[in-house]
Amino acid sequence: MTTCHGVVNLPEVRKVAIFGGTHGNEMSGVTLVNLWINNGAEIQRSGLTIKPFITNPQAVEKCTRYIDTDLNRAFTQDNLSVPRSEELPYEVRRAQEINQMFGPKGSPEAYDVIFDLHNTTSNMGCTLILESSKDHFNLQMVNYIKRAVAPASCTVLLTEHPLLQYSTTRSVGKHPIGLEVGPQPQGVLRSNIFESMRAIVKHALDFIELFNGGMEFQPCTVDVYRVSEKMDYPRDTNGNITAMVHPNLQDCDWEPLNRGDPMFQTFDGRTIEYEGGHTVYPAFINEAAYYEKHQAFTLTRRESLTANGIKASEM
Ligand SMILES: CC(=O)N[C@@H](CC(=O)O)C(=O)O
Ligand SMILES: [Zn+2]
Repeated sequence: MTTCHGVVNLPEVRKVAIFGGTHGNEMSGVTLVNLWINNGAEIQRSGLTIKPFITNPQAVEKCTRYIDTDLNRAFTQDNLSVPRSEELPYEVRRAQEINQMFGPKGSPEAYDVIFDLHNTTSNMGCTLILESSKDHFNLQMVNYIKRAVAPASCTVLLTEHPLLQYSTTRSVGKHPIGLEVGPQPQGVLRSNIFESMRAIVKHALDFIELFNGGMEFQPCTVDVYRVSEKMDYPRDTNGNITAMVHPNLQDCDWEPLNRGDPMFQTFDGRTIEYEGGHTVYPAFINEAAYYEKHQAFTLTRRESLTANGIKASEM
């Protein structure tokens, strides 16, 4: 329902989850969530149930990304509906459990908001990951967070794409939101990365509390970077990598890449240039977890999205 000045009434948020350890070697989320499981005072907000939860405990135990398969790709309808069996990969069984606890995905009983905490080895700083350009609640939330952290920056990555979108752990919730902070090596805790992540979760929960308290959020625009393409490393016929990310591109996540700019450097010192026609903004540059996914970086395009004004409905 839109009122005369473009403000949409949305249901109050009641159930919020904070996921850590979807990848067991991304230590900021694992550590924060374990901290909050032991003492939740910091994440309590009036009138809200907030559940901190370790999504892949076996991978956390082994400090590895996953046991059998990537949990953050496992929430497909096929996986969620296949009959339960001990033969299934661990993460598929775990996805079914998580779907029961926090979903079911797409149902009215699902959690309202799910934050999923990740780290990247790339120099991406703080990145909020959205899955839909039409989720006005999430757009308002990221707008609030961006303003709250300014002048520090917080970039928004939009993964909505007909072919490249994947079935995330957080997607069992109605408003899924990923938080990706880097650079941080796998298995390592860095205090600056840990504290940035903690601050963003705090702002996000503040937003939800204000929303539930009846605050009206005015229509706004949000600059986002929409995934457009995956770029693999150059490889030989055996599938072995023949070049590295070029030094001019390394650590330059979110900076414009234009036709003719260096992309890769071969082992014999030759430069491979970007040949695309549009200005793109690379992210996840040289992410450690993506070598096995045949991905050197993600290309994105800049876009400005418009969010409706929102207000919690009095029901
Ligand atoms: C480095 C890393 O794990 N990134 C996440 C991004 C996301 O949560 O959408 C992933 O590939 O699942
Ligand atoms: Zn991750």
